Amino acid sequence: MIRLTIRFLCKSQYTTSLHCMKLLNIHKIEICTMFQKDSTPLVIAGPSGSGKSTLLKRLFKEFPDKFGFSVSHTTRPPRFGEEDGKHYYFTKKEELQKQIDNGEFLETTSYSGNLYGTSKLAVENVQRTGKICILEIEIEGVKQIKNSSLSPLYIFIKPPSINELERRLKGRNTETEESLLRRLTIAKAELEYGEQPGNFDIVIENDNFDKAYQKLREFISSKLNVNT
Ligand SMILES: Nc1ncnc2c1ncn2[C@@H]1O[C@H](COP(=O)(O)OP(=O)(O)OP(=O)(O)O)[C@@H](O)[C@H]1O
Repeated sequence: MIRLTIRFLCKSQYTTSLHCMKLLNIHKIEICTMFQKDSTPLVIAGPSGSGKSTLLKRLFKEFPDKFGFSVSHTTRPPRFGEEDGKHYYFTKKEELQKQIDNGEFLETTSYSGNLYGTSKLAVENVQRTGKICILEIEIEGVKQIKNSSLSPLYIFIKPPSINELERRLKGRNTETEESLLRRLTIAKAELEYGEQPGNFDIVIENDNFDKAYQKLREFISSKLNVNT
């Protein structure tokens, strides 16, 4: 007997393969499934300054082998220290537009005259390593993902209040008066969308950091087949 070992990325791939084998009348192949873990990706969104990066940094630190970020594409030039393929795929505008038109992207967004986006391949690259793919994206991206083939879990991180969000953004020392104002204005619309029932699988208020992190950790381990 031929023993064939196939590693499937997800259960739907396995089901499709079984169906194809039935159609081809192949019966004598023993399939050893290797669902190592649930490969459902995680989408994390929330207003700028709500604490997404800080929470994810802690998650990656605690579980370095379980999660991986999808590498986004951008048309903006690299900043000092940024590596192509690690921080972003730095791509020419025409090339990126062509890939988007070819349907290779799950979500795209335009910011300050540059295009950004998550390709299907970027997510698959993480899944291929056996890790759970995390997409940290804007609300507009969330809406596009909902119309894509990806079936992730949606996590919304919200600040305790707009005033506290402003305090944190100021404390981060990354914003000009103008960018701060823009982020706070966008935050209000994002909160409205995030808090609307059904838009996210969980809404985590990041008031006390440790408590918010525990909620995130518990949600992931309860929904996915990973022991966090
Ligand atoms: N629970 C908390 N209490 C107080 N400060 C916090 C808390 N969580 C995060 N912060 C601080 O708030 C600031 C914003 O957090 P962070 O950079 O993680 O936000 P973000 O959502 O990733 O923002 P962006 O989308 O702009 O990257 C940081 O300086 C961080 O240290």
